[in-house]
Amino acid sequence: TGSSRPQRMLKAVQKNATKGDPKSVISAIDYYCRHKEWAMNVGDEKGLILDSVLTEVNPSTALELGTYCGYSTVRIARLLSPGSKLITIEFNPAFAAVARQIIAYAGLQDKVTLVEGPSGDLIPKMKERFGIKSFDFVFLDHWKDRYVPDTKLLEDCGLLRKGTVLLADNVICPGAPEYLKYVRNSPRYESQYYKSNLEYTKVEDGLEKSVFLG
Ligand SMILES: Cc1ncnc2c1ncn2[C@@H]1O[C@H](/C=C/CNC(=O)c2cc(-c3ccc(F)cc3)cc(O)c2O)C[C@H]1O
Ligand SMILES: [Mg+2]
Repeated sequence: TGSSRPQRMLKAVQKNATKGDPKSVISAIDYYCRHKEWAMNVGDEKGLILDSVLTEVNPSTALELGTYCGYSTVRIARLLSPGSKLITIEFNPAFAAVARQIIAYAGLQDKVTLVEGPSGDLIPKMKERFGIKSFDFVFLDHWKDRYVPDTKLLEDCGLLRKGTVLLADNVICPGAPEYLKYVRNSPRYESQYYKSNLEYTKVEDGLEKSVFLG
């Protein structure tokens, strides 16, 4: 059996990036996915929006739903202040294994806790397992039909506080229509759409930023 796309992405990082240099890991993945083989990373264009929202929020505790190969994990973790933590959830063991290696190659393993399992099972365990009081920032990039149930679960578990910022990828393509309805119609969120393009393409996509009002 041959290699998988995530394994080929990891090889491209090991070949073209510099160990301990997150920027070079990000560039190596973007180059590979733009010129060799498309993959569902948030990418360089939407990545700049992610970077700017992150810099604005400067979270002490951040959560990512859907690690995949760890591209956005590296993008987020590289911008965290010393002592800040990112927890990322991934239920596919093969993806998690590649992500761990990409995160380690970037030298960011001390800032990131990758937890393997379904978000629906793990979110209710965040407080007891990781001593999380609440998250300052949440990046949603997993199955699009899980965005609403997991947002409601984060609310119900008391993991959102007044001012927590949720940033959701792919609200246009593949689309998360129920999520857009939920955060845009709820009095508990102040939402804003950042128009962009689907990673490595000219197709429209965007990120939705929603501030929890408590
Ligand atoms: C519930 C749950 N718990 C833990 N991990 C979960 C989970 N649901 C998915 N995951 C993990 O996140 C990752 C899944 C992400 C889903 N993302 C996507 O399906 C996705 C798809 C596209 C896309 C766009 C146009 C096209 F023509 C084709 C594809 C683009 C993207 O940026 C995406 O994030 C991997 C999976 O194992
Ligand atoms: Mg995505």
